[in-house]
Amino acid sequence: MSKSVAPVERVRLLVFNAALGVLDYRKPEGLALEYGSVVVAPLGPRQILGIVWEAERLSGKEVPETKLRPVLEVLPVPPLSAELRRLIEWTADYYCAPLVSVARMALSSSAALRGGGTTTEYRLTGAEPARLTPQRAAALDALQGEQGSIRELAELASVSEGVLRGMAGAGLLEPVLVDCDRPYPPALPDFAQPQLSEGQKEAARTFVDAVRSGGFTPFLLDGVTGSGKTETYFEGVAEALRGDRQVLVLLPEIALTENFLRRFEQRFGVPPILWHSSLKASERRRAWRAIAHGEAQVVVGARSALFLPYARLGLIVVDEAHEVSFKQDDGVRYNARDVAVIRARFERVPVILASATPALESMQLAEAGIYKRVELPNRFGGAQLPEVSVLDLRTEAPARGRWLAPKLVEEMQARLERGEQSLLFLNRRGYAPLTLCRHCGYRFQCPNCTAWLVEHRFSSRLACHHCGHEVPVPEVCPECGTPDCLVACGPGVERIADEVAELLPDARIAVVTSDTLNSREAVARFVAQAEEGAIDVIVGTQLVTKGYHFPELTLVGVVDADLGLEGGDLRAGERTYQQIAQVAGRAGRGAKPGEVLIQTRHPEAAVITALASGDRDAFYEAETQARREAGAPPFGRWAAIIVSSEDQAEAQSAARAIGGTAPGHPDMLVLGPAPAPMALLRGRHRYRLLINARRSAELQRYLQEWLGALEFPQGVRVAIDIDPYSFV
Ligand SMILES: Nc1ncnc2c1ncn2[C@@H]1O[C@H](COP(=O)(O)OP(=O)(O)OP(=O)(O)O)[C@@H](O)[C@H]1O
Ligand SMILES: [Zn+2]
Repeated sequence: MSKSVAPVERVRLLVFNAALGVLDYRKPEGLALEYGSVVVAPLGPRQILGIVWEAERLSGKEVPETKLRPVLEVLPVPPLSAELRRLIEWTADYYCAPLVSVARMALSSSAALRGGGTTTEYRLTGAEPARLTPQRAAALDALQGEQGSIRELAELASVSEGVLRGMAGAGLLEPVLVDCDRPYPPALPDFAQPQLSEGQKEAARTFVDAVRSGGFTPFLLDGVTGSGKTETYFEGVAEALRGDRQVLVLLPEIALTENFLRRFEQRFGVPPILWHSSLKASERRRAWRAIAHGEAQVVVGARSALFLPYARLGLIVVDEAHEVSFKQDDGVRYNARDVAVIRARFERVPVILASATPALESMQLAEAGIYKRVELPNRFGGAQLPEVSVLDLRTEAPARGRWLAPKLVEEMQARLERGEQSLLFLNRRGYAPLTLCRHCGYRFQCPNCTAWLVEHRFSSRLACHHCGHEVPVPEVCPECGTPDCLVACGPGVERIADEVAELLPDARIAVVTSDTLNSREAVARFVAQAEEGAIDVIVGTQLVTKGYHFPELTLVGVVDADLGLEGGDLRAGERTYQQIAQVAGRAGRGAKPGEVLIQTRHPEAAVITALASGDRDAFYEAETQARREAGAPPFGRWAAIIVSSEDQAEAQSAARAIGGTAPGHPDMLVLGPAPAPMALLRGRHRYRLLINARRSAELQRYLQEWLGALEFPQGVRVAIDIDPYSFV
C-alpha cells in the first residue's frame, strides 16, 4: 500500500528585506493564510515580516520543497486587500521602486501589527522636588502638559531616556495606560449642513451622486479662490458617511490641517482622524488599526496616508491638488496626487482633485474628458476676486537698501489706517539668502551642499536649508578675521519684516514661515491672532499662500515675482503662476474688496501679464503650447537618474558608465550626465541624467533594461525619478 503524502502547500511571501524581496515558505497545517495576510517567517536564525502574495505575480527563486521552512505566525491584522496589493504593484512598477519599499508604506505602524491593547505612556505627576539636576529641571519645563512614551518625551525635552527613567523612579513622571483600540467618536453627516449657493449645490450633487453610485470617477474641482470648494466636497464626504464608507482627504502640508480640522468639526461635529509623520506611536497605532478595521471614518493626512489599508474606502479627495509637495523626493519617489487617482481606480471609487490653479497635467486630462471638470467660477457670498496690478521695479524703485516700492508702502499705510490687514509674500525664509564679508568678499557656504548659508536673525544663526547645517553668526570673518564685516545680500522674509517695522512703526507684524509655524499650536495661535485683528501685516513664504481665510485682509503684495522664474525649472512658469494666483486669492475674501500689487522687473513676462489681466486661460494656453513644443509633460514624459556618492570621482565614473551604456531608442532622448545644479547635497556628490520620452514609450521598461544590468560600487546610489518635479 502506498502511503499518500499530502502535497506541501507553498506560499510566496513578499518579505521585508530589500535585498531578498521574495521568498517561498511552507504553510503549516492549521494556520489560516490568505493572500494579503501579514506573517512572520524564519530567516536564518532570525525572523522576518512578510505579506502572502499571489505566487504568479511575483517572480522568485524556486526553492525545492524539501528546503521550505514553515511560516511561523499570522499577525492579528486584516489581510491587505487585493486592491491595495494591486496598488502596491502598480506604484512599484511605475516609479521603478522595490515592491517592499512601497508595501512598507501600507504597514507603517509596527506596533499596530502586534494587535490592539494598551501601551504605557508617561506624564508629569506635578511633584516639585527641592533639588533638581539641570537636566531634570529642563525636562520638567519641557514636558508640561505632554504625554508620550519615554522615547518621545526624551526627544521632546532633548534629554536622554535615562534621565526620564530616573525621573519616573523618583516619582516625577507617572505611567498612564493608553487604550489603543478606544473608538473614535462618530462623525455626523448632517451635523451642520450649510446653505449652499446654487453653483455649489450643483457641484455638491455631482459628488453625492458619484459617491452613492460608487465606481471610479475622477473629478477636477476647478474653483476660484474663496469659492467654497471645501464646503462643496464636504457633501461628498457626508454621503460616504451615510453609506458607512471611509474617506481619505490628502492635504499638501500639515500647516493647512489646522484650518481644515476646524471646518470639519463645524460641519461634522467631531474632528477627523489625522495621519502624518509626527504622530505619537500610540496615536499611529490607534489610527492604523481603526483604518484597517473600517472604523476610521475620515482620515486627513499628508501623502503617507495614501497607502494605508482602508477597509472600505468610498471617496478620495486631494485638496490643493496642484501642490508640488505631493511629490515625494526621497525613498519611493511617487506623486501622491497621481497615485490617489490610481488608488481610486483600483478601489472603484470617485476621487476629487480640488484646486483654484490646477496643474497643467490635470487641466489636460480634463480637456481630454478623462477627468470630469466641476467648476465653481465665483467666490462665495458675492465676494469679488481682487484687483491685480503690476509694480514695475525699474520705474517704481524702492528706496536704496529697501525692497518695497513706495506705492506698495502707501497702500499698506492706508490699510493700517483703516484697520485692515496686508500680506506680503516672499518665498524665502530667513533674513538674507547670502551673507558675505565686506572686506575680503568671503561667502558663507554650506560644507555639505552647493548652497549659501542663510542668515536667520531671530535665532542669530547661519543655516543651510538643504541639510540643516547651522553655525552661529560669527563676530569676525572666518577668512580674513575682520570684525563686524558681514553684509547681508538680498532679502528674506525677516528682512522684509524689519523694513515694514521701520516704515510702519505702529504695525503689528507676523512672520509666517516653516520656522515660526512649526507646530499645530503655533498655527492655531497665528490663525486666532489674524482673525481677532491682532495682526496688521503678515510677511510670509509659500506657507501663507493657500488655505487661509481672513476677511479683513484686503491687500496682498508680492515682493519679488521674478524669484521663481529663475533657474530654468520645467515648471517655473506654472509654479509662479500658481503661487501668485493663490496668494492673490487671500485678498478680499470678505465684504471688502481686495487689491494685489505684484513687484517685478519683467512686467511683460507671460505669467505676469496673465496674472494682471486675470486671464487664466491665456496663461494655460501659452504654457500648454510651450510644453507641447518641448515634448514636456503631459505631452511627453521625463525621467531623471540621479547618481550620488560621498566620493566625487566614484559618482562621476558611475554616472559616465550609465551615460555610456544608454541603449539607443527612437522614442528616447538621453541628456547628460552632468553635475547636478546641487552638485553637493548632504555631503554627497551628485550627477544627473534626464530622459525625455514620447508619451507612448515604455519608459520604465527601457530604464529597467538599461540600469538593471549595471553594477556599481557600494557607496554609489542610483535613484530613478519618474515624472520629476525637482531638477536640482
Ligand atoms: N455655502 C456656504 N455657506 C457658508 N460659508 C461658506 C459657504 N461656502 C463657502 N463658505 C465660506 O467661504 C470661505 C471660502 O471657502 P473655502 O475656503 O472652501 O474656499 P476655497 O474654494 O477652498 O478657497 P481657496 O482655494 O482659496 O482655499 C470659507 O470661510 C467658507 O467657510
Ligand atoms: Zn547643507
